[in-house]
Amino acid sequence: ELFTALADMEELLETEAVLITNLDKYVQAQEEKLMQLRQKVHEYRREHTEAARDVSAYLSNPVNAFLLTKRLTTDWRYVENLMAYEVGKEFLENVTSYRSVLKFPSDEDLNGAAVALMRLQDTYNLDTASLARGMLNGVQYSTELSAGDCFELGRQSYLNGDYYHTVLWMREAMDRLTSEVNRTATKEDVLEYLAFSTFKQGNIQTALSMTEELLELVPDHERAVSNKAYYEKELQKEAQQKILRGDDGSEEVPIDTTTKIQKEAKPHVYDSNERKLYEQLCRGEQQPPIELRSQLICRYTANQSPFLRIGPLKLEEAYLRPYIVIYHDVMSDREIERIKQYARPRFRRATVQNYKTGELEFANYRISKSAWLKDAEDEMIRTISRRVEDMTGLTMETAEELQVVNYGIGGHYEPHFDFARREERNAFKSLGTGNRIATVLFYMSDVTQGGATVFPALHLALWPRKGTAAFWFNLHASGRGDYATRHAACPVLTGTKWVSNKWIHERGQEFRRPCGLHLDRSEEEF
Ligand SMILES: O=C(O)CCC(=O)C(=O)O
Ligand SMILES: [Fe+2]
Repeated sequence: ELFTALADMEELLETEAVLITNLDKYVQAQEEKLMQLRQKVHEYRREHTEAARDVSAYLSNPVNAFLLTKRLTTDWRYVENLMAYEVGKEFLENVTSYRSVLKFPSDEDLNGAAVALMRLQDTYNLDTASLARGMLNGVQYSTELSAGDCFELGRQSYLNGDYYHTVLWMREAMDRLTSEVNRTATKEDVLEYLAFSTFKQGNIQTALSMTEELLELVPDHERAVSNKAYYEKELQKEAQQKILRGDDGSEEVPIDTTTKIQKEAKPHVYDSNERKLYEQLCRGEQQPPIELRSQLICRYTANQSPFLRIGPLKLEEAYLRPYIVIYHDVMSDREIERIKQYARPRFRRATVQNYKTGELEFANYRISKSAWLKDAEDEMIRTISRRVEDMTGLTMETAEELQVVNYGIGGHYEPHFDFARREERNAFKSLGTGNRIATVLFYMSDVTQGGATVFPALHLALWPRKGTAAFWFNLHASGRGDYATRHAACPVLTGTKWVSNKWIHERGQEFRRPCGLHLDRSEEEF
């Protein structure tokens, strides 16, 4: 699960540095050996040429006779030994021992990193060819990908049963192959995946022609031979069904792979309208209507806290109903560094609660690493809690510990509510603290590209800025969940994203945020 946080990925670079040094030493040892052998070739050849010029004259000299004999006995033994000697063995052994001491990514990490890339591709509308060229929004984003790299991305998608991305990346691999001098993949391998995934996408005709192309390259390719027969049979079946249905075939439109693929685009895990809004918000293409934005203000606030009277906080309104605000400069760089330091060694992949079983589990819709920090651990953590109390006017007696989160490549958290809904109520039952009444979300880093917190229902995106914090109530005054607070963390496109959550609970807030006597108008809508 290294791919889930950038903090862990840094260690992989250290691993790589060690491997490179070791490989370099191994190559040097090999070169040394080859150089010695080459030297011997020269020596032998020189003497041999000399002898060949006049064999009898050469051998009539007793010194030469002795030298020839010596060359083929003791000298040759040395050469033989040198040839047989496996140099650099220790470096080879190092490689094995590194496995247990250094951090290595697993196959799951490779898969996770590939999936993350696809997620970025989908969310930010990145086209495959540009991404493969290492371009993003017209600027160089990364190294160019080889056909082999694209092939691997396709293969990983294939392993996940994601034929949509398999086709995209295998096609790209094919395109890249044509211009590669030192080929990093074979046309046969690419065609095999491409044909099968195209078939899985429902396009049998194209799958068949791709398979035929493959058979031209490798006529006795076993799987291709049987697939071809299978596709032909399927096509025949289709044609027969058409006749039975009375289609005369004249309306038959050749199926274009691209349109087919478009239609089968990514599986919809939730409401497609929300998904669309979510992605648009992530790309910065949506914002609340001007009528709302024109009402928003910035102000200093002391929140009736005597302490804040001396140093009021800078508050920026982001939305009115529900009321969502941003506090500026509420966490210093020093505090941020300290919190990161505490969190790093304790990072675990973030989990979500299965509301049926109550179990905590991993989910692809939440990819990050997180750690919990207790007030009791450090004066600084306590200070942060007190600051949250001042910012919100709510008691921290029943709040959760500070949750520190780091998102890696493509790290994200899809739309969710922070509060527990009726069916999830047992989530907090044992605590006796009630539901999560409010959220304070501290941004502990800037994010170069991507990583916004978005509220699809509100058309609102909050862009991370180091040292700021967002605050909103998850519950109406009645205690019912405010469904308009549904929000998400967009995938990180470039850079890294650090946040920390302080979830505040209902108990203890009775006099600080009294229950409403009536339902809000907006509550009735849900
Ligand atoms: O990281 C973000 O922007 C939001 C995180 C979030 O919503 C959560 O952890 O519940
Ligand atoms: Fe959240």
